[in-house]
Amino acid sequence: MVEDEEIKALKGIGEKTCALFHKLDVFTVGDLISLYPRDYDIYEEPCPVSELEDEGIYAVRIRISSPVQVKRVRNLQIATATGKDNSGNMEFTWFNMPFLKKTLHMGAHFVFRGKVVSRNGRISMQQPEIFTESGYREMTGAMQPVYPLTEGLTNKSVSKAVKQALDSLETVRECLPAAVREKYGLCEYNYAVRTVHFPGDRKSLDEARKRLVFDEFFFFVMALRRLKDSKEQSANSFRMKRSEHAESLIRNLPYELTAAQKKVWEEVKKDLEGPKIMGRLIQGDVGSGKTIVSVLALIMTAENGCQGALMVPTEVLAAQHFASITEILEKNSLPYRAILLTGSMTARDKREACKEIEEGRADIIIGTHALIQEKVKYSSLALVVTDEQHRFGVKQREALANKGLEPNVMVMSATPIPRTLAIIIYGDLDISVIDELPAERLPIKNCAVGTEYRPKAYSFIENEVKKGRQAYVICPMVEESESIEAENVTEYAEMLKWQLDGSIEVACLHGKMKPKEKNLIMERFARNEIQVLVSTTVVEVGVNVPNASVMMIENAERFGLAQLHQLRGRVGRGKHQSYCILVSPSKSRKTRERLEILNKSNDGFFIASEDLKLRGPGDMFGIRQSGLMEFKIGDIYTDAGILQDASEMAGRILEDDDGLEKEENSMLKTKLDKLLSRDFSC
Ligand SMILES: Nc1ncnc2c1ncn2[C@@H]1O[C@H](COP(=O)(O)OP(=O)(O)OP(=O)(O)O)[C@@H](O)[C@H]1O
Repeated sequence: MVEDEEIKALKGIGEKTCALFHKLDVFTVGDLISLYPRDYDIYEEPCPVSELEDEGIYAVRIRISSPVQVKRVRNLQIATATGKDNSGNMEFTWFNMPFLKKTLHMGAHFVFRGKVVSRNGRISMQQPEIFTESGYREMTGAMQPVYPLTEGLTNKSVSKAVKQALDSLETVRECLPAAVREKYGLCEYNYAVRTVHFPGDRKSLDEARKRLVFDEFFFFVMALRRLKDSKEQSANSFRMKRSEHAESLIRNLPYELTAAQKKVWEEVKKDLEGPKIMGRLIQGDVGSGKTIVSVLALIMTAENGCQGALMVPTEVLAAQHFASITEILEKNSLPYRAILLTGSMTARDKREACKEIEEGRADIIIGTHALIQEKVKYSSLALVVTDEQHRFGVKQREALANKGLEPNVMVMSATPIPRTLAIIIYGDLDISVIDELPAERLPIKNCAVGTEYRPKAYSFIENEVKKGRQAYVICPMVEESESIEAENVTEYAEMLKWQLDGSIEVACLHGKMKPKEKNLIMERFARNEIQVLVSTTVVEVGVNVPNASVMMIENAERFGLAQLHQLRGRVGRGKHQSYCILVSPSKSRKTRERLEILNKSNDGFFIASEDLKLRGPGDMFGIRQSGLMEFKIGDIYTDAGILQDASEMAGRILEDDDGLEKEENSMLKTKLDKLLSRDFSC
């Protein structure tokens, strides 16, 4: 079997399972083996009861100290037992396993393994796995892979499929030259892939992971260099003139641009007027005011008789930008036409929009991926503004190039990374940084609290609404099930309606809703017809309702710090004092420490670096950063050292053999070409 074969070729993978794997972007056997575990379940040595921490997964060696009791509650049979070791007592519960009464005898020794709950001095475990002492001894040290899943696909079935794929796969030829492997202490590729799925111990896992992270970064950097090289020759065929309308808009804004915004705008203008095509990243913390810079560029483009497109990741954002840009154009009597183009529009509306684009009647086009679909023909596309998630869509750039288009590109990012890393990660782009927030902003006030604080939080929200403000409540994500997530949000909203004053309009927003419904809710929230929005992380990126002043996040411990920072960035976007309430039932020290970082600071940079200190280099078991800068296995923060090495190596190889023509680089070339022919994205 070879890597390109479809997963259908594996035994036991029929149409249905195949479709589930497709949801995880797994189409070929090669994709399957690069579906790396997101964690490992480690069967560690049993821990004394007195040292157990809330919410941790532990094994305990226990002597049963009371006979198993079985109670019936509705259609559930609940078996409970108590046990102890030299350091303390604890309780155990199992559901629908009444037969345990016959096996867990008083005085007998067992090892139980599961998640610990510690409440008011009582320690318990629900549904722990049960082992005999010798049985557990055999398991100790084993690391079971935990895979990213989707509804309907179990960890066991993924693990089985991966095992089968690894067993039947032909050995892949090593693509890194031996000298490179030696210099950076990298193990062999086939060994690394096998080990990362089924590691013998932590040491070999670290070794395997290092190799795969290196590969991922290395090819990423190589691909970037290619992009950069191909662009460097490109002349700017749309050299623009100064824009009177952009300048008059700046004068008429209800606020003054910050010094940082002015500086970045100067840089963008210079690019658009210059001889080379623009490729520029605009980096700035949440709420720093990146959007207005892109709007100025779009207006400059329009004034120069060309079209500009703003491509965003969600329909909600597209609708929001469309509304605000239309308002700016109208208020300032600017003679340009903005239109919206998204996947969920009716065929008729889409057709009409495409016609306007083709005939050059639309100057500013705002939308989602639909913007670069084949059917859309631009009359003079000179600028594309996009976000970092889409920037490496080589296919997307190709799609544009195939239409004979080579526009200026502006990429917006709120990911805080140090300059040395940014230069590597955004290797194909010039970088501008908006490094200050508008002066009128008051720092957000934060608190990290337990669930018992909820009633106080609700009355706080009520008070804010009375003052005319609005609030977001974010419900926890349910990784594998959008439907459960939707249910949670709906139930929470119902409960809140009950808790809050009847005059307050509460609504919910989740991923299962149709784009039209979502847009409607967001529009009503923006107009303050809805005061409290209960939502999943749909609102995470870019949503802008400056009147909102409270962000309450349930189960905050389940989110990455960068993601929490993004979510919190939805408030504090205007002149009102804003608040962020992080709610978590967890008493674990680690969780508290993490949330405390957010509590202390509103600075994305500081948060990312503190998070790193807490996790430590190479700590892949921590919660990863948000989905913004996500690689399959590498983490730009914790693996920064490997990223530097991979970048240095890529530079050296290309310096010596820029076309990768040499024999020792032939495997590299093949792999790189293959990656580039697919939609290579991070
Ligand atoms: N110089 C400024 N002074 C006051 N308010 C500003 C200034 N620049 C932008 N704003 C306002 O700040 C809010 C946030 O700006 P914007 O939406 O551009 O943030 P952003 O950088 O795109 O953030 P995010 O990454 O969170 O999307 C908007 O309501 C915008 O009108």
